[in-house]
Amino acid sequence: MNFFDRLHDRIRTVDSVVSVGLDPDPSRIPDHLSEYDLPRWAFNRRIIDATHEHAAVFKPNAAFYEDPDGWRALEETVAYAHGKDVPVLLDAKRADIGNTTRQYATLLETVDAITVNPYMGRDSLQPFLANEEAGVFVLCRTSNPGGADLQDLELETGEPVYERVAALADLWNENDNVGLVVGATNPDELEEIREQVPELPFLVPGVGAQGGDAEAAVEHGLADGVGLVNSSRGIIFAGEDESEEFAAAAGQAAKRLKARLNRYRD
Ligand SMILES: O=c1ccn([C@@H]2O[C@H](COP(=O)(O)O)[C@@H](O)[C@H]2O)c(=O)[nH]1
Repeated sequence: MNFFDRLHDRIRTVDSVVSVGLDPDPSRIPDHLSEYDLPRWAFNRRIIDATHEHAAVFKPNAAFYEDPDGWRALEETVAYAHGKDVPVLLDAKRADIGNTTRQYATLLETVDAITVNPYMGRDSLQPFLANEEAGVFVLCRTSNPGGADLQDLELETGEPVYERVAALADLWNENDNVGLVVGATNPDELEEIREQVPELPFLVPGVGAQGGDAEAAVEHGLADGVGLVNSSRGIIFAGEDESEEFAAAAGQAAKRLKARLNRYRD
C-alpha cells in the first residue's frame, strides 16, 4: 500500500495530523536514563508510549542518531513505533550522485518515508522516487531564517526557487509518493505553494519551538486531508523534568497540539 494511503488511514484512526519529532538531544535527556545501554532509545521508548495515540507519524531526525549507538537506538525506535502501528518518517535530507544515492535509498527498507534534498536534481532522487511504497518529502521552503538565502532567489522566469522546486516535485510524483517540506514559519509561502500544487501533501515543521503558524500549517499543509504538522522539542521536552514525569508531559503536549490543529481541520 502506498505511503500516503497508509498515512490517510493513520490520520483517520488517531484523528490527528501531528508528527511527533524524535530528536533526543543527549544534553536534554533526563539524567536517570544515562544508566541504560542506549539512553536515546530508553528516552524514545517512553516518549512513544506516552504519545503514540496522538501521533500520525514519528519523525526521528537522523542528526540525532549518526553514531554507532545512535543507529542502534534508531533501529529499536523504528521497530517499537511500528509495533504501535505508527509509520516512521526519517528526516534525513539525503540525495547524492547515483551509486551513493542508491545506497541512501536503502534507508527506506527500514522506515516508511524520508526527507530528501532537491539541490542535486532528479537523478539524485531517482532511487527514492522509484520506491512506490515509500513517502518522499522534498525540501521546498524550509522553516529556518536562512532558507530565504537560496530558496527565495528569483529565477529568470520571475519565479522563486522554491516554486520551481514545487513544480519539479509535482512532475516527479509519477508514483503518487511525493510530498513537500514547507515550514510553518512561512505562512504566505505555504499558501502560495498550496495553490500551485494542490495535490501534494506537505510536512510542515516549525510549530512549537520555532513559533510557526499552526493555523496556516493545517489550512495549507493538507491535501485532501492528508499532511503532517511536526513538533519535536515542543513535545518531547515539554516537561523539562528529571523524573519519569517527562513522558507524561510529552503525552499531554502531543494531545494539546492535536486538539489545537484539529480546530482548523475540516
Ligand atoms: O524546514 C525544516 C525542515 C526540517 N526541520 C526539522 O524539523 C524538526 C523541528 O524541530 P522543533 O524542535 O519542533 O523545532 C527538526 O528535526 C528540524 O531539523 C525543520 O525544523 N525545518
